[in-house]
Amino acid sequence: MPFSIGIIGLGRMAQAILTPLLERGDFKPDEVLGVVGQRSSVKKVLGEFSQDLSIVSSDNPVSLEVWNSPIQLLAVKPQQLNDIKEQVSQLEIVPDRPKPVLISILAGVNLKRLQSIFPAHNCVRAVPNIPVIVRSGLTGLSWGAGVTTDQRLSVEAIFKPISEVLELPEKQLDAFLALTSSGPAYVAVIAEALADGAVAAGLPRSLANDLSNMTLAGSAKLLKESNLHPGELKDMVASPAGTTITALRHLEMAGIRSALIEAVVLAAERSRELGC
Ligand SMILES: NC(=O)C1=CN([C@@H]2O[C@H](COP(=O)(O)OP(=O)(O)OC[C@H]3O[C@@H](n4cnc5c(N)ncnc54)[C@H](OP(=O)(O)O)[C@@H]3O)[C@@H](O)[C@H]2O)C=CC1
Ligand SMILES: O=C(O)[C@@H]1CCC=N1
Repeated sequence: MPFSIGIIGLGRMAQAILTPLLERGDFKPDEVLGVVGQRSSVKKVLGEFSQDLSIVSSDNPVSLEVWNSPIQLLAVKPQQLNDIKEQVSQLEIVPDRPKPVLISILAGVNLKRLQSIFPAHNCVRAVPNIPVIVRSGLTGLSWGAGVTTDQRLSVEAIFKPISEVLELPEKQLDAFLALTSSGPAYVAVIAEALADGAVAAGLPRSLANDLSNMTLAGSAKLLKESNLHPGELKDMVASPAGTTITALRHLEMAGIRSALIEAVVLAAERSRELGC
């Protein structure tokens, strides 16, 4: 029996997707085959899971089994795609075999390139983000040609329990990734810096960290649930000659808006570059 899902590249992001699915029982441990690049990673990755999974390195002949799974999750770095291409080009194409679905989460790599490397697969691009770990992620999906209705349902069944799923035109995926997939890192930098400020102003470290996280979470919840424009929320907090407007003057002088705008634009450009 083939494994129900084969994961090519069981690194940080694939683990973040798989762990909650195993916890929920969406896949049983014996239905999953994960492949990593190095032999030394096998034990380390196994240690990340409480269940006993089949995990092998790419030089183990068992790794070829991933290509027999009906669902395959491709989660190597874009720079590692050529190694996979080499491996796939040596596989025997079985005539009349239904095409498996290949879900690629690789930044930037477009469907045209995927379909040229995987002619015997139906390909989907998925752009998830790391809050899938706490089932609060976002995933953008673009379907390639030939994906069947059952395959669409299987792909959605992977991402919907752990994230909000949006179907997007493929040309929007790099910008989507630059905001939502890279975004948790921007937020983490802001969270850390705000806590540093509170420590500088006299709060103990652990309290400052907690308060920073809670301020970000509460503000995001308010923006989302109230439909307030961000500018309105800012104005609600900034009273004349008050503390907030004093702080905002400094943020504007330091160029916070253009720094964030350029960060997202550069990440989208880098995504397109990585895909080539
Ligand atoms: N991290 C994130 O927040 C997001 C990442 N992505 C995308 O997800 C992909 C993975 O990123 P991430 O999980 O962070 O990266 P990692 O480096 O953590 O994971 C890459 C995995 O691929 C394995 N690997 C390398 N070469 C091969 C090979 N030839 N065959 C099989 N497996 C191999 C690595 O094994 P080993 O370590 O042994 O080399 C590792 O397990 C990237 O393409 C990225 O663009 C998309 C959205 C968000
Ligand atoms: O930085 C990266 O390459 C990955 C892609 C999206 C988020 N992290």
